[in-house]
Amino acid sequence: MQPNADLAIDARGVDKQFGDLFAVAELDLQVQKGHIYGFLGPNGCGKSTTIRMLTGLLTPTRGEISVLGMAIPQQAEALRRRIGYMTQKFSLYEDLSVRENLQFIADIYGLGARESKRKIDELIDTYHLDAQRQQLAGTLSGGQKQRLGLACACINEPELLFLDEPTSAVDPQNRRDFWEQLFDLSERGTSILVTTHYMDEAQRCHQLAIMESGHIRAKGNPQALLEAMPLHVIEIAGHRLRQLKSHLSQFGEIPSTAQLGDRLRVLVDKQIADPIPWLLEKSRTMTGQPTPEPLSANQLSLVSPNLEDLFVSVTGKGLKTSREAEDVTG
Ligand SMILES: Nc1ncnc2c1ncn2[C@@H]1O[C@H](COP(=O)(O)OP(=O)(O)OP(=O)(O)O)[C@@H](O)[C@H]1O
Repeated sequence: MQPNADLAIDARGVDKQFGDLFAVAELDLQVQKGHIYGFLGPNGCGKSTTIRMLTGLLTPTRGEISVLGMAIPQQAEALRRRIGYMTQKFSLYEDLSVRENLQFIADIYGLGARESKRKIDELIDTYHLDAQRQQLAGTLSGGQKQRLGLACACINEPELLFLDEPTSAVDPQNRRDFWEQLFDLSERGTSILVTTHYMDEAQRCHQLAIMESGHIRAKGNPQALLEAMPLHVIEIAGHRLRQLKSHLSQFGEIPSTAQLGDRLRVLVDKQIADPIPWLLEKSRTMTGQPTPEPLSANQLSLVSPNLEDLFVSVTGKGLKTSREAEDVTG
């Protein structure tokens, strides 16, 4: 494959089979340099397997991968010096202090004494770990462990960072601060591939891919993906929402319903041009004890889709009709 200088990652037609299981199938993924690329998908859909192939830790069954212009896995050894990788689990030494963990990684990368001191001091300052400098890593809070994990992943000033669910154990404020740090890195030219289950994090990414059962089902700019979503989103306010949900779930044009407090969020196929009158009509056939009141127009409102709606629609959770993959670049 001819390397493209604008791309940090270029993967084409990549499969990974474990026995009969296609953990990753026909993966095409292009990540622009300097971008934060979000990788979403349900548990077990193949995200970690993809990252392990892109970093050269796993050999694909077929397909071509170029990362920072290098053929992977053939040039994985050279690539490792130019990337950082933070895994889901805290993979640092719990019985070493913050500074010792950083020193250990600096030694692995062969940084000289002066360079490693400069870099460790800078990272401890950037990731607000000064007060914990001598503290054993195993005794850090979730947020502090995560900042240390990122600091360690950045010790070699990587051009490309792989972050596998980096925020799974931290509170909203720490997640927010963490994302600000990712944008600082991105502004300085670092490309980032990050897996997440949080839709607010997905919203922040320059580009997104949503994976399901080893396949990428949608990819592109978050706003463009939302605009191209083939579903209306209607919120219904009222009572007996569980009964209403059960009634509406029988219609093939409604792939998903979910309750949010006193509202029911209903996804309706865009083949239905005018979803509010259509839902009103469907509500008239609702049965039960006591007999439910039909809905009235003032209970229904058409609202903007969010990434959770998109996720539900493309990963097939509750989806009754098959949908083709979307590829919306923007
Ligand atoms: N070494 C392996 N041998 C056999 N099967 C594997 C191996 N590694 C992964 N798998 C399987 O491949 C599939 C994808 O796993 P993977 O860890 O990539 O999912 P994931 O999207 O990262 O999930 P999660 O969000 O839960 O971390 C799963 O069914 C998993 O059991």
